[in-house]
Amino acid sequence: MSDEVKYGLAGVLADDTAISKVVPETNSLTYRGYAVQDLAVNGSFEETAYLIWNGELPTKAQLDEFRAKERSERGIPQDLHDVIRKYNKDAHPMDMIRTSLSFAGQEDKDANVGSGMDEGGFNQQGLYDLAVRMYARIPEMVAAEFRHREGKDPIAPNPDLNWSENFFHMCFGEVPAPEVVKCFDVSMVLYAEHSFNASTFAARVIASTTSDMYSACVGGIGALKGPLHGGANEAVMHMLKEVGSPENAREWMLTALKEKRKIMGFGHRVYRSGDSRVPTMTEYFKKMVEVTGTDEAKKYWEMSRILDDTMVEAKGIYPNLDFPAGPAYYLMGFPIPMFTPLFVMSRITGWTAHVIEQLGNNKLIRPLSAYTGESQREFVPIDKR
Ligand SMILES: CC(=O)SCCNC(=O)CCNC(=O)[C@H](O)C(C)(C)COP(=O)(O)OP(=O)(O)OC[C@H]1O[C@@H](n2cnc3c(N)ncnc32)[C@H](O)[C@@H]1OP(=O)(O)O
Ligand SMILES: O=C([O-])CC(=O)C(=O)O
Repeated sequence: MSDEVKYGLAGVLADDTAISKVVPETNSLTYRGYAVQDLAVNGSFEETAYLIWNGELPTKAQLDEFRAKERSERGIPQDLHDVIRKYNKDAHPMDMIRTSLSFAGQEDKDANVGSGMDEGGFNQQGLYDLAVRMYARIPEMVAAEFRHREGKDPIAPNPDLNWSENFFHMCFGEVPAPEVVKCFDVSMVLYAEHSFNASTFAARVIASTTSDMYSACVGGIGALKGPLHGGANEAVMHMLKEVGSPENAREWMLTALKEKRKIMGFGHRVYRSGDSRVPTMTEYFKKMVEVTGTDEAKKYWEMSRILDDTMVEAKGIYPNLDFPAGPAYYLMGFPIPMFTPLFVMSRITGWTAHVIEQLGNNKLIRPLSAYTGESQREFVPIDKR
């Protein structure tokens, strides 16, 4: 260990950004200056996506134009459907979406726009167009992969439906009650962007070599898969299932802490006294419990309250966004391994905005390391070893 190293880059300011601001002291998060809670409750994911890329909220006319642009980009190529049909049904959905986005990149004639492989150099409009294409098509990839795992044919997008409604339609062939769509839409707003988190940083590192936007986002998916990052929303649901009942919850938590287990959905590198997004997502998880109205839903709600209270009381560690989002997705009817791909569908907005920001003022990201290996020594020929 070296005193000079900031392990995990904790506390290191790696670059500046104008996209979002996380203030741990006040548990606040703003996208382009707007409080995320406000955007989630009073706005929509479509408006939020526009804001993240364009820096301003859209007027009615701008939003109409943006929605039309997104809808015109829907429709993944038949080649990609053919590839999805070949996926191993037991593969993790994150491996599927990583592969689909990568495949889409090699098919897309515009994939290198704005990268170092493009003679035109930095091209903000071209990169924005690519970002909107990914935002429009990733939900269709996720839905087609879901239906493939279920042994069902894909459902074509419906241009009469908004982004969130269309996703439900492509997964289940119907759009649920408006309260359910709103809860999903809120989760998409809350997951969209979070400064230099691990997956965004991974995407920026890739972009900093002036590689293409698809490569950066495929790298982002790889980083998001891990349970210390996006994969935690799945792990939370597995935990709730393991806990089993509200009666077990307190004891389960205390035992897990005694055994020094990592409790999924708790803790955060930046927030130390609560994640800005949790109160809003918890409110909408509760709404999902009410809409569902089943004993099972109530059980997950009660368990989650007890686990939250017990963790805060015992360790002073607070839940992060994955804690309420996981069970909310479960109550919407999504299978657990699909939760992190839902996160991808939202975070593609943040990743691509960061790729554009990085390429617009690029400096290769290449830190130093403190060497701890052997000092230099003589090569020994193989017959003398
Ligand atoms: C959308 C998102 O990506 S949010 C993050 C989602 N990830 C999770 O929910 C996974 C569970 N949480 C964690 O693993 C961590 O809290 C992380 C990775 C998110 C943050 O990690 P770090 O900033 O490195 O915190 P660090 O691991 O140093 O934690 C500080 C202390 O709190 C403890 N701690 C932190 N989180 C947890 C947890 N979830 N369960 C138990 N103990 C925890 C650590 O063991 C450590 O204790 P110690 O000082 O006695 O060793
Ligand atoms: O910021 C982080 O480290 C993780 C996180 O909450 C996110 O990416 O949304």
